[in-house]
Order: sequence, then structure tokens, then C-alpha cells
Amino acid sequence: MLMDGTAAAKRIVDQAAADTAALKADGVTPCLATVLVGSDPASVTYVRMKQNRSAKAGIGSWHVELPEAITTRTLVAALTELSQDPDVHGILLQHPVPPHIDERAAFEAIAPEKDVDGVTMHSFAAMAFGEPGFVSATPGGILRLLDEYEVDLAGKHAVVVGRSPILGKPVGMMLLARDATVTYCHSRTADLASYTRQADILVAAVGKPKFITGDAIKPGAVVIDAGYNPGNIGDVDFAGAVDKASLITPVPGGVGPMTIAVLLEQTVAAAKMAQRRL
Ligand SMILES: Nc1nc2c(c(=O)[nH]1)N[C@@H](CN(C=O)c1ccc(C(=O)N[C@@H](CCC(=O)O)C(=O)O)cc1)CN2
Repeated sequence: MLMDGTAAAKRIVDQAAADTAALKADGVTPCLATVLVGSDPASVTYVRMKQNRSAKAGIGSWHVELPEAITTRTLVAALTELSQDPDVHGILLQHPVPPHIDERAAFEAIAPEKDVDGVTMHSFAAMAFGEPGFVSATPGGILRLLDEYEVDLAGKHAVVVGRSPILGKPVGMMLLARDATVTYCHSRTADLASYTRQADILVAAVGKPKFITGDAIKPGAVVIDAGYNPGNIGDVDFAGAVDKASLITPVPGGVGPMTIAVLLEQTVAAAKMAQRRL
């Protein structure tokens, strides 16, 4: 059975739109600032999708485009300025930034109360300690999708393939917080299939097209494909996996739309919190 991320995301965005309308009636328009460095075509597409979906939900967006050759210092200054702007409620720095930039330093220039993409160390620590805060958008979307399909996580063996700071690491910790037993693997794990074949819940977040093949999947597993490789190809070989899995996310139409939905939901939450502080 397919896990329909497009439909689940629509429900989240519809609620965000209703909350936005209520905030606007109180004189507050939630605003998401998107920051794009350079002109990587995939990043341009993702940022545009975020802006278009914000607009559809009535959320304002403010876009900052910076040249490829920008320095870390200038990018940090731009993010600091947005962090101090009272009209901006959420900030999104599109990943990846060009290799000469210190991406971690840039992310850390985002004020915690505006980190609606959940990329700062503050947000990661809050999530890890089970404290309130914004979660990383894709892991947050994955957990919401699992809940939509009433997947019971307690006591299940979740195997996460991938260890990036905004996807693999946090999704594993969020599954752990929901009482799953979590194993982290990655592209250099020896005999990867021996781990993935034990997974009741398999999260593929390794960034390699069709890296997980059908023979590496336990019959009846729930398979979450968080890959977003060029050409809309996931990290799972869908054709080989679909008959093994009890539930599986397609690419496109699975985790991707949920990522943007959680981003918008958290932007509205940030605007509500800013309103309470006034
Ligand atoms: N700062 C961030 N950067 C990046 C993140 C992130 O969560 N925060 N995630 C990825 C890419 N990404 C969002 O930025 C993203 C990728 C794909 C989709 C999506 O909805 N894809 C569609 C298909 C797209 C198409 O039709 O072209 C789908 O899966 O249905 C959303 C967000 C890296 N960077």
C-alpha cells in the first residue's frame, strides 16, 4: 500500500492556511524568509515550491538570493539581519550551500525562535532532549506520515540508512523517542543488507538513487524513501520494493510534500509564538 504524502501534506497545509487566516484577522501575517545561495537547479525548484505553497496558504514569503561566490561572513550577516527582523517569523536556508561556505556557521545564525526548518543545534538538542522546539522538516514529515497510517513504532526495529544532521540523525532520534529500537547505517556500512533485512521500519536517507534494492527489504516492512535524487528518483528501488513492503512512500508524492507541509506548519507556529510575545 502506498503512503500518500501529497494527501497527508494537503491536510497539514489546509490547517496552516486556516490558522494563517485567523492570525491575519488579528493583524499578523506569518512570513517565511527563504535564502538561496547560488543557482543549483534543484535548490531553485525546491525554494520555488516552498514559496508557491506558502502563497497558497496565505503565508507571506520574503526571498533572498545570494551569489555563489558569497563569503560565510556575508551569509551569516544576511541571516542575522533576518533573525532580527520582526516581520519575519521563519527562516529557511536552502541546503546545500556551495562547498566554500561553512554551512553549520550559517545555520547557527538563524535565531532559534525562527528556525522553522529545524536545522540549528538548539533545535536538534531540544528534539534530542524531548523539549519543545521546531523539528527538522523532513524527519518531522516522516513521523507525521507514519502517524497518518497508524504505524505502531513501539518495540519495532527501525533501521535508518543515512546520518546527515538534518535528516538521518534526527529521524533516528525521533523514532527512538517513540520507543522504536533504532539502528543507524550509512553508505559505508559493511554488509548493509544484513541490517536492512531486519528492519520493521526502514528509512532510506542516503542520497543515492535506488541504493536499497528489493532483496534488502524484510517482507512486510514499512519503507520510507526520503531520497530526492535528480530526476525524482528515490533511494529505494521502488519496483523491487513495492511487493515486499506493507507500506511504502513513493517518490514523488511521499516524503517530499510532507517536508514542505511541516515547514509551513512550523512557520505559522512561529508567528503565533511571536504574537504571544508582543
Ligand atoms: N534547508 C533545507 N534544505 C533541504 C531540505 C530541507 O528540508 N531543508 N530538504 C531537501 C530538499 N527539499 C527541501 O528543501 C525537498 C525536496 C523534494 C521535495 C518534494 O516535494 N519533491 C516532490 C517532487 C518535486 C518535483 O516534482 O520536482 C515530491 O517528492 O513529490 C520537497 C522538498 C534538501 N535541502
